[in-house]
Amino acid sequence: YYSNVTIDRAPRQLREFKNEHPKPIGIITTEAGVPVDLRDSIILNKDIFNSEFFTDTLTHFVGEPIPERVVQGHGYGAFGYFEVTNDVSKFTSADVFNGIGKKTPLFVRFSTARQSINGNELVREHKAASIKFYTKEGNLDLLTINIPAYDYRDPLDFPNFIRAQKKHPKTKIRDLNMEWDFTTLRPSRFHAFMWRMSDYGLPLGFRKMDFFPLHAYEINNKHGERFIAKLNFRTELGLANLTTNQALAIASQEPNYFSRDLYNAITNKNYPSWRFEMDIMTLDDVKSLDYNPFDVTRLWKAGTFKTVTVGRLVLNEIPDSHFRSTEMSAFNPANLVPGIPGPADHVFKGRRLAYRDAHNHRLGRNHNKIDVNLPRGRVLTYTRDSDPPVRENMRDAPSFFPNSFNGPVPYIEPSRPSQKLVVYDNNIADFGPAWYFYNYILKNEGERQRLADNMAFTLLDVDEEVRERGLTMVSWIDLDLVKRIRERFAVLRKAADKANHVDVKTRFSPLASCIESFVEGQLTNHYY
Ligand code: HEM
Repeated sequence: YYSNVTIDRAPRQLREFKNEHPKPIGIITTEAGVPVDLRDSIILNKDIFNSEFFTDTLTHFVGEPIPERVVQGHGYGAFGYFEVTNDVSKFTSADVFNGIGKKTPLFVRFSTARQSINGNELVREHKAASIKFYTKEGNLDLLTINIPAYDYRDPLDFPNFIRAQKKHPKTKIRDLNMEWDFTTLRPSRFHAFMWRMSDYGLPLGFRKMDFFPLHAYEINNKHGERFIAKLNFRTELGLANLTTNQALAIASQEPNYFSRDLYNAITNKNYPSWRFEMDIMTLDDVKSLDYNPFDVTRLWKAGTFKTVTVGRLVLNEIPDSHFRSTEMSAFNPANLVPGIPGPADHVFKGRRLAYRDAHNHRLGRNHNKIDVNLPRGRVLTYTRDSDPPVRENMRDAPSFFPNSFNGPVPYIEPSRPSQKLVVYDNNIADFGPAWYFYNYILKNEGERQRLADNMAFTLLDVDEEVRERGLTMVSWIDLDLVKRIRERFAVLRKAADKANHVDVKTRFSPLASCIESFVEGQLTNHYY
């Protein structure tokens, strides 16, 4: 499965360490730095409380887990850089995207939506890539997912949408009634749901997927002229996907296939890369549109924007400690830089609150002082103290603002637009984008049939009332699609009824029995 990768380097890590260090790297110490005597390293039949090594070892271990991310709990990270290849100064003054040839260091954390830490990467759900650009103007964080449409427009839906997809609170077993019920009560979700149920919803590893920050970002040039931009990262390896059966087969061997694939590619110097482009409109263009470009549940229509390439994102280094970098990374979509005032829709406003709170909870109030989150330039603040790491804690500088003793002062950004965009949202369902996706973005019968098969499978155990409501809504999207789902559902239902419900092998046989030969699906980048 490791296409473009020559050797599986993951199991060689220990041997490589030993080759680099032919002798032990030193004497063990306690956490307080005191050398550990051999007699304190084995404590059978001894006074166990006389060994700080023992106390360190046990108490530290039981406290190792820190709070998990509420979503995207399982992830894998890599360092790399962004290189500007084109002049986009006409559209944004952001330093990171200006100056052909300029390289900016960055960190990316890939993740998968519902999984807890150590979860299965081969499930059909949001795959994500969070990017932290360490720019000269502070950190720019872009949090992206691998499909270009989102599930809802009201930030209040976030916890409900996540709960509907996670496990039932009583049984701790996934119940697709929850997800279908939510979907039919928030039908604007169908569009994103169909992307996910299609071939686009399960990429062939993190390296071969596109990813999108999704929102319409406001950007401005040095003259203060404003534009609206969608930001897209397109894999330079070519988009490729797995079918459900292929994913099932791989997951049974290696549920961390995506991480292993990325690790191997990078350690074998087969650096994955993405082209970064912006779809752009002017504020005047927006006035003449027949759709809402700020609506995160839909795509922009072809012909209403122009696309410019900005540069390339390349990943070339695996962190020396997964926990230190990937687990402790904190991405906040509100981390924006001059020249990118950012999105104005309500989902984004909700996110401004949620991530800050999540990071305070998970990593403490000084999360931006943790190595992987630390901006590369000077940080001069009036915040002090709290959880470690506090680093220099601003030493003896004045701790109140304003002051007349030369503490840090604000500056005036001349290009900053004087007005703020106001965006109105509502929850009305528009099935147009879902219809377009089915008929025009999916390119052939195979793609349409696999979408129908995957949707039918999710309906297998769904309560009749919810199922019929869902299928009625699908019939409003496309009659051919609902016909295919009903046909496939009947076959699956019959097979499932015939099998004993508690017999796992036969219960899942309708899908699992026909593992296809491994052929990479080839998808097309889509423009709507
Ligand atoms: C109202 C909408 C949303 C809310 C309230 C929300 C909230 C959250 C929270 C609380 C986390 C965990 C953060 C942490 O513990 O570090 C998270 C993670 C994440 N979210 Fe969202 N989210 C929303 C929408 C979105 C959207 C639209 C996208 C993609 C465009 C997205 C992408 C991500 C990603 C990639 C992560 C993982 C971050 C990481 O790698 O550490 N979220 N979200």
